[in-house]
Order: sequence, then C-alpha cells, then structure tokens
Amino acid sequence: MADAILRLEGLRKAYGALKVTDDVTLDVRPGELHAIIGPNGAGKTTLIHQVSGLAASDSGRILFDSADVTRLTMAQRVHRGLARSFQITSILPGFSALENVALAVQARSGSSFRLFGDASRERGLNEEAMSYLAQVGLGHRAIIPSGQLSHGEKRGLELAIALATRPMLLLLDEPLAGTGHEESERVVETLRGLKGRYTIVLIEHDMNAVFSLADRVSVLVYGRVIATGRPDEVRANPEVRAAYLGEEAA
Ligand SMILES: Nc1ncnc2c1ncn2[C@@H]1O[C@H](COP(=O)(O)OP(=O)(O)OP(=O)(O)O)[C@@H](O)[C@H]1O
Repeated sequence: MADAILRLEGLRKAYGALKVTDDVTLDVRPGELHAIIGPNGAGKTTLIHQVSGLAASDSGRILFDSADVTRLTMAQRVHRGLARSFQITSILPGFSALENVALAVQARSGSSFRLFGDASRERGLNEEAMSYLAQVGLGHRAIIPSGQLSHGEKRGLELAIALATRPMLLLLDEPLAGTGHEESERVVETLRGLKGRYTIVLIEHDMNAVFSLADRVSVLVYGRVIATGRPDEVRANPEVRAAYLGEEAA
C-alpha cells in the first residue's frame, strides 16, 4: 500500500450468473490520473459503484488511504475523501449553480440546514462554493438556475459539487458523455486543471481524452484487468489491441 492511495484487491461482483467484475486488483498512486477503459459492458461502471460504495462487493477488499473501506457506506467513504461525481440527477435544477455547490459545502461542514443563517457564515459558504465553480470554469455562470445550464456545464457543476466534499480522490464516470465537441474540449481542459491536484480515477470512452490526460491506464475486459501501464505502453500492448483498441489506437 506504500505507494497507493487506493488499492483494489481481488474485487468481484456478479449479477446472477454474470461475473461483472472478476478478481480486479489495481493500485492507484497519489496524484495520478488513472483511466480505466474497456469495451461496453466490461464492468467499468460496476467497478466504480463498488469503489464508491453504491454496490456491495461479493468478495475482495478496497483499501483507501491505508484503511479498509470495503464495508463502509458511501457517505462514510465520502467523509474519508473518496468522492464520486454523480450523474446530473444530483443537481437541484431550481437552484443556482452557486446554491447547488454551497449546499454541498454546507453538507460537508456538517451544519444543519437553516433558512436564516448568519450572514458571515453564508458569505464563507458562498466564497468556498465560488472557488469550486471557478476551478471547473463556471465562475461566470454562478447565478444561473442550474436547470438552464448546458449539458457540459451540468457535468462541470457535478464536478464542483464533488470538489465541495474536499476529496483526496475523485471517481469520474464518463465526464464527457453526451457533450458536444466544443464542450468536451472544455471538460478536458477542466480535468487537465484538476490533474495533479487531486488523484483521479477516470472512466471514459473518448480515447483522445484518455490518452492525452492519463498518467496510467488500466484496461478492463470481461471484468478482468488485462493491462495496466503508461498510455504508450497500453497502446502498444498486443493483447489490448486485440481485445479492445483495434485500429482506433493505431
Ligand atoms: N444492476 C445490474 N443488474 C444486472 N446486470 C447488471 C447490473 N448492472 C450492470 N449489469 C450488467 O453488467 C455488465 C457490465 O455493466 P457495466 O455498466 O458495469 O459496464 P461498463 O463497462 O460500464 O459498460 P459501458 O461502457 O457500456 O458503460 C453489463 O452486462 C450489464 O448489463
């Protein structure tokens, strides 16, 4: 565990007879951006569910920051610094972008919800929330009701909400999904800005984004990790090319 902030040991999850993750062992090093790629149905999202605590594992262990978190709830994992960027469903559309993030800051800082908080406290919440919006390039959209944000901006807002938990590690499940070309470039730039400041585990289908951002890549096929390495090593791995990348990576 010495050089890993997150270690997965022999993780398994089956739905009925279908082995979705099958003996997954993986190290994520502090500060790295570690991408997990694989064909549709390989088990990537299920693995993220297991790591975040949304799905219980059938067997195996999850070690995070030197502690065994395998049996902790999702909230307990978030509290320890293991944050997941949730899908857009976690955004309250009637609230502004700033209010959404401020609520997450408030939830983290543990204060109970009060309709009339004292003004200085509210200012503190808002300042911190603004800093997360700025980090995802949404500072100028703070007062817009979040329901009116574009799809890509909503993905950015999810990220800001995750940052509000002050994570050590961010789990990102397809942050580019559903974004157009211009928007996806913006999200890639945001991720580049976060890279190095947070440890990031990224699931993404966009290979250009993965290979330009990742420090290391793991390839999941039929629930098993068939390769882990630097992007150039993974790209050149014959087993990976045969199983997944094909001509796309040539
Ligand atoms: N709750 C569930 N119940 C039954 N089967 C499930 C469940 N969740 C996932 N599966 C199945 O597990 C397999 C892996 O799904 P998963 O979504 O983890 O793959 P993925 O690699 O993220 O795929 P994609 O790249 O298409 O998002 C699929 O065959 C899926 O149908």
